[in-house]
Amino acid sequence: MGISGKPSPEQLHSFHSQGFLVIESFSSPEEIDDMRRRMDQLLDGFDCSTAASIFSTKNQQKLTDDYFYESAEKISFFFEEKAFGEDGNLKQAKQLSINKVGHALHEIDPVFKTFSCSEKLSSLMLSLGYKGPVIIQSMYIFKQPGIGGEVVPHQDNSFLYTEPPTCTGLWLALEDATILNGCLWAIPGSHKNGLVRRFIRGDEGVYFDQPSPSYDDKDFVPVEVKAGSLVVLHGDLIHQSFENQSPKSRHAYSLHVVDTDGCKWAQENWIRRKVDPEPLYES
Ligand SMILES: O=C(O)CCC(=O)C(=O)O
Ligand SMILES: [Fe+2]
Repeated sequence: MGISGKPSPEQLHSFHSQGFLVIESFSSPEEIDDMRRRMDQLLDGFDCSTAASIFSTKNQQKLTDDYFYESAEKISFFFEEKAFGEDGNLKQAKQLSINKVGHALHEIDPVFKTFSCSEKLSSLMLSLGYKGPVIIQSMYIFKQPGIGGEVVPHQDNSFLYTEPPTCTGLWLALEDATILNGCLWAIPGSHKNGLVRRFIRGDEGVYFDQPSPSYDDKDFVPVEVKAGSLVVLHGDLIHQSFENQSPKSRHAYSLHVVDTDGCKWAQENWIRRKVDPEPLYES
């Protein structure tokens, strides 16, 4: 893997057969440090009390729904479910309570934008056959020590649907991800079986149009990677991660890309942009 971001024919072949690909050393230690330090600053500037009140159980669903919808074009903070005590207060510092920050870091924040719009990332999307790729969302995921919540088995195309489906996940490890601290797990080849359900934004909130199929734990393989590795995930790949019960965090920066050429963004998706995102390139 050179600086160009262009995968080898063997890597592309593996991606198409497995539904995911690990590109080692995609990011330099300096690039990772820049993003981690920037997130520290964003957290310092985050006023926890306002957001915490939105998520306290006494509040109405509508507030949390709106906070979520509006995050599509903002830098918003979401808490770990287990961050709060019985009294509704945070059990630990805000730095150890946030589940993720999203969903427009790539657009608004200069440091995250530099990585997200880098040549190597565009070059990767070009190799995957994208004609007018847009980053439709970004997430800084913390997987906090002890309380980092599980992410149940899913396909990214369920959440970011285009007709036909075109989503690819780009998951950059900002720390080593291991079985102990809650790495990704995937079912190799599962992207070949199609999309099983969609996540719909309705008048009363969001919902899935079908129940989840049940999956067999033994079909999943762990995707343990070093910091700096990029995991490329096919939009139909079944993947998940378990709760982080270890004392080590597992930070990651995750981007989701869809095409704008030859496909249509679905109106029922949770993201309804006021301003259309700019494609990384058009070809
Ligand atoms: O980081 C995780 O645990 C899950 C992330 C994920 O599902 C994604 O980025 O598509
Ligand atoms: Fe995902």
